[in-house]
Amino acid sequence: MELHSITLRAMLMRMRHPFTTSLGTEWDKYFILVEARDKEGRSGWGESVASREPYYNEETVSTNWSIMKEFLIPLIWAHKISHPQEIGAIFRHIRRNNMAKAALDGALWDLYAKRQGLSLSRLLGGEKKEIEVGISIGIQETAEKMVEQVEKYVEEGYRRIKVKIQPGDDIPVVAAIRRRFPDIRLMVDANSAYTLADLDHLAQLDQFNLMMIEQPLAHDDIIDHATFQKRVKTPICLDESIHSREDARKAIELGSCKIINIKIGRVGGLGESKAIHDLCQEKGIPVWCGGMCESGIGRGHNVAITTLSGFTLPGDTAASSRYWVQDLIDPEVMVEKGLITVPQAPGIGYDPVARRIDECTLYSEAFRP
Ligand SMILES: O=C(O)CCC(=O)c1ccccc1C(=O)O
Ligand SMILES: [Mg+2]
Repeated sequence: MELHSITLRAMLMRMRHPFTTSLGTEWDKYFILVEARDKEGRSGWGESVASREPYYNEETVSTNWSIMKEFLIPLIWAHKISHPQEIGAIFRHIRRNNMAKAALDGALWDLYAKRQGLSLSRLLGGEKKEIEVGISIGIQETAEKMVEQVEKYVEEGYRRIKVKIQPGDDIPVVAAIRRRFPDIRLMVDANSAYTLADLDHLAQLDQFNLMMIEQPLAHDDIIDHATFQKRVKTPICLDESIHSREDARKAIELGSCKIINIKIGRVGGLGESKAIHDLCQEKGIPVWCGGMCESGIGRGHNVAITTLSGFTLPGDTAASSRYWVQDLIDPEVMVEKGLITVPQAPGIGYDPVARRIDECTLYSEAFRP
């Protein structure tokens, strides 16, 4: 692939509703969009899921910008890339900074798929023509308000409901949802808000027949999660703790989780996502695709990876309209009866809308080989 340029854009998009987790509240989305252009004028697109603040993990919009500019983009210029599967190895000696790596990796996979005339899903080896999706609901002021939110999304057809919890907003909220909806597929995500001292308290979640408890303990832990998994029947799902196939292997070996949430950004790109998927399939560990409230570009990548056969549980890739008054893509990501029809057009299959991208661009910088 001979590249003409890589352009980084810092983007600001107003969210339709603020999103609250144990990490804080997001009112708008500040992120980096990557455009990789080839000599024939085709463009591939990627999105960094790093946030303004280093709360979910250590990366931010500004650290991503500088790592891409100073290290990762020069590495791309220094190598002849014939297939995007090679990018993992090219970036490997740069420690972590996985969201920065994944944003560039994603743009190059999209570009390569377009050059081959293949959908990204097919290029990755995905088989599903439609994918089942769930929704992630932020912490609400009261349990009643949470039940109203759940009601709305159950009516819209989402295939499973995930609710964010934190100390003080947990057992009674889940109990209220279960009273109203005894049978829906329900799960919780704590974003690391608890410690070993809370295990008795958290074990009460076992009575609600939850699909899983996502990342209850420290963001960098796999030991205490194993202790907790021995105490509860409910499967534990790891999100923050898993950055690579190696992390997944160790967590599975220790019994730290029975399910893994794969986020392309958190693990450094599509190659590593596929490697974790393959390992989990071999070990009988179900996986699903997590979300970071992405714009349509990142959302398109999430749809594509979810078509792999090991993604057996509904992910967090909800409709564009759940987040945005207007997304950056055409068509937008649509969910009907909890299903997304996988686009068959080359690449991610959702076209970026130039006017909309320009409206949301704060600043940009272009790089040439
Ligand atoms: O709707 C989405 O994209 C998922 C939202 C979500 O749960 C989330 C959003 C931001 C940071 C972390 C998480 C998470 O999965 O832990
Ligand atoms: Mg999570």
